[in-house]
Amino acid sequence: MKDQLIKSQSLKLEFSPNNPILSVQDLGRRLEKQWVWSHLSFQLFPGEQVAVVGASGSGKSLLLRALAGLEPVQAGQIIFQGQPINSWFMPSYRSEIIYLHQRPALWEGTVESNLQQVYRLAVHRHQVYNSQLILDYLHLLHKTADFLQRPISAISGGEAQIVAFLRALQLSPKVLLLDEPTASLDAGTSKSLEALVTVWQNEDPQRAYLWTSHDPTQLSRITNRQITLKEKN
Ligand SMILES: Nc1ncnc2c1ncn2[C@@H]1O[C@H](COP(=O)(O)OP(=O)(O)OP(=O)(O)O)[C@@H](O)[C@H]1O
Repeated sequence: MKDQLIKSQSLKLEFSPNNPILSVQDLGRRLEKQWVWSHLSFQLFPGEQVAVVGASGSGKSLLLRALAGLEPVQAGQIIFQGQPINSWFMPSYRSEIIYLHQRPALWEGTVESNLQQVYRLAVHRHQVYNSQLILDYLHLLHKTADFLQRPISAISGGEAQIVAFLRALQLSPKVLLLDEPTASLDAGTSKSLEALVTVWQNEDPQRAYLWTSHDPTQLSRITNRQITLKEKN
C-alpha cells in the first residue's frame, strides 16, 4: 500500500524503530548570496520528540518548511523512510510529513466542513472522515460536538489552531513539524494542544515530531532532544 505513495515503484521502504524516519544530510539553505544554515545533518527516529531552537532569524521556519517540501534547499539531501524527498510524490509526502504553524489557513464553512474537505483531495481518497476520532480528540480539548458546527468566521485564533491540528492529525501523519504552533495561545489551550500531540504520537510508535518554540519551559515539557541552529555570521 505504502509503495504506491512513492513515485518510483522500484523503491522499497525501510521501516524499523532502528532506522531514522527522517534523515537530513549536509543540508543548506541560501537566500541570495548568504547561507541561512549549511552543512546541517541530523536524524529523526520513530518515537522522537525534538526541539529546533535558535535565535529569531536563524532559519527554524525555513528548515521545517524545507523538511515539509515547501521550501527549496540549495545543498544536501532530505531522506524520508529511506527514500530521498524527490523520489516521493509530493502530495503523498506532505500528508506523511505535515507542517503546522501559528497562523493556519482555513476554508470558509464550518469547523467540520474544514475537517471533511481534505478527504476530497485525490491523495486522501483512500481515507474516510472519522467523526469518532475527532470527537475523542475534542474531548481531550474539553470541547463538545457543537464545536464542529461553528462557522470558521466566528472562531478565535486559538480555536483556528485547534482546527488546524485536528485537520492534520486525522490524516495520521508520520511526522509533525510544529512551527511555534502555540505562540499566540493562552496557557490552557497550549497545554491541551501539547496533550493532543502526545496522544497522536502514542497511537503509533513510529510517529515523531519537531517543535520550534521560544518558550524553553514548553520545550522541556514536550521534547527530549534539541537541534540548535546557529546565528548567521
Ligand atoms: N521567503 C523569504 N524570502 C526572503 N527571506 C526570507 C524568506 N523567508 C525567510 N527569510 C529570511 O530568512 C531568515 C530565517 O527566517 P525564519 O523565519 O526561518 O527564521 P526563524 O528562526 O524561524 O525566526 P523566528 O524565531 O523569528 O520565527 C530571516 O532572516 C528571514 O527574514
